[in-house]
Amino acid sequence: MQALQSRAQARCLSQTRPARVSRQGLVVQAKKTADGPSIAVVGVTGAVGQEFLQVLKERNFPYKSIKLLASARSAGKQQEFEGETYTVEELTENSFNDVDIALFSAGGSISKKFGPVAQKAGSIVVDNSSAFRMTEGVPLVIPEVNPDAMSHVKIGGGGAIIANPNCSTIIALMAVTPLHRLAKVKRMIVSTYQAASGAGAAAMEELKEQTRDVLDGKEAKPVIFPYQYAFNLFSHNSGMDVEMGYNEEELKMVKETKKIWGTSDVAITATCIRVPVMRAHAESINLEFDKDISEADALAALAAFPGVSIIDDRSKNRFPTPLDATTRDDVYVGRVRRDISRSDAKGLELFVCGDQIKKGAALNAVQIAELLLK
Ligand SMILES: NC(=O)C1=CN([C@@H]2O[C@H](COP(=O)(O)OP(=O)(O)OC[C@H]3O[C@@H](n4cnc5c(N)ncnc54)[C@H](OP(=O)(O)O)[C@@H]3O)[C@@H](O)[C@H]2O)C=CC1
Ligand SMILES: N[C@@H](CC(=O)OP(=O)(O)O)C(=O)O
Repeated sequence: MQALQSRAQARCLSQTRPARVSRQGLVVQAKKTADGPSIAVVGVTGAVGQEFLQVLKERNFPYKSIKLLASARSAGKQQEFEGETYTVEELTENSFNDVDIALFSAGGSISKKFGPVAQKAGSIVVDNSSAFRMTEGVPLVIPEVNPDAMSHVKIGGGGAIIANPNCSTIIALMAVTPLHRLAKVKRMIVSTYQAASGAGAAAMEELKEQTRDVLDGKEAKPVIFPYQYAFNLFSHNSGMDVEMGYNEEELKMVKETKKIWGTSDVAITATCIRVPVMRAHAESINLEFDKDISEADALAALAAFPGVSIIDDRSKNRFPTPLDATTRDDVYVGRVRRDISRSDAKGLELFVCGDQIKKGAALNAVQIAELLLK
């Protein structure tokens, strides 16, 4: 009975947290102000770059000026932001003079080439790619989880690179960290169901086109992925370590979690799968703790954690779905239950959904930029 009451309380707590999502009509303007930092968005024409602009608006992010950068293909395109029309510029070595914060999302090779250029010019790079995540000295940050990792980086204190973790890692750790603070996680087994957006704007288009084609009785034409995507699913498309049998996405989850938590004393394995969903990832997570943990305590810790909402109604079989998370800031957690394969109370199962482009990428990066303003 006590557990049931706590489940209800936990749900209630999460529902009363104020929303800050503008698509629902709350905050709609960033703040252009002479006191703000000058910012640049690298890869602005991409799925994540466009979301950066949306999130900057939604969060009322203060800025003095904004520079929009992409490849030569996009140079000259017009982009509206906050009622002003900007011209997209080609990214070059000279793009970062007078830029305080550079938000990068143009892929790892562009980050590797231009991240150090921006850093040398004095910019603080918040990098969405995997280029520098495991580099020693580069903070890898989820603001709700390990903000202290970047406390030495300050605007005006010289250039720096801060890495945004992998989207699947961010979404998992938003749910697992509050539990890890209750009882240490000894082992984590993750299975992901990853959306098209993780492979970029072109993959999202491929999912739409193939769905239309298949419904029209035509053959699906795979371009981005090697398999038919509509009405199908397959192992994650990142590179495979043939020797180990793990793909890069799975290995990122393992390595990045250890760096973010600052421990190697946790056993992690993952299976990452691409599913025909547009933009929110789902993850099934099995956890083993170093001591007993009750469902009620787990739910209360999750409900109290900023950026987490609970959808967990067993009687209605109502749990998080990717569509619940789509375009939302929060990571949604449900199916919080004892692992019945164990005879003790040291195991829990969870199901988690988070918007891949939002908390998995642009929102987390803008939250990192917000920490720089404090
Ligand atoms: N942290 C995370 O979890 C996530 C990170 N990412 C990272 O963000 C990157 C972008 O993802 P996404 O937006 O989905 O990809 P898209 O394919 O939708 O967009 C790619 C962007 O990069 C730009 N670009 C490509 N080549 C160059 C170049 N030579 N010079 C300058 N700009 C270039 C493109 O510009 P143009 O239109 O001109 O070609 C476009 O703006 C990913 O490769 C990944 O590294 C993505 C998702 C999640
Ligand atoms: N994790 C993304 C791909 C991605 O962009 O990953 P990373 O930021 O680690 O390169 C996906 O869903 O496929």
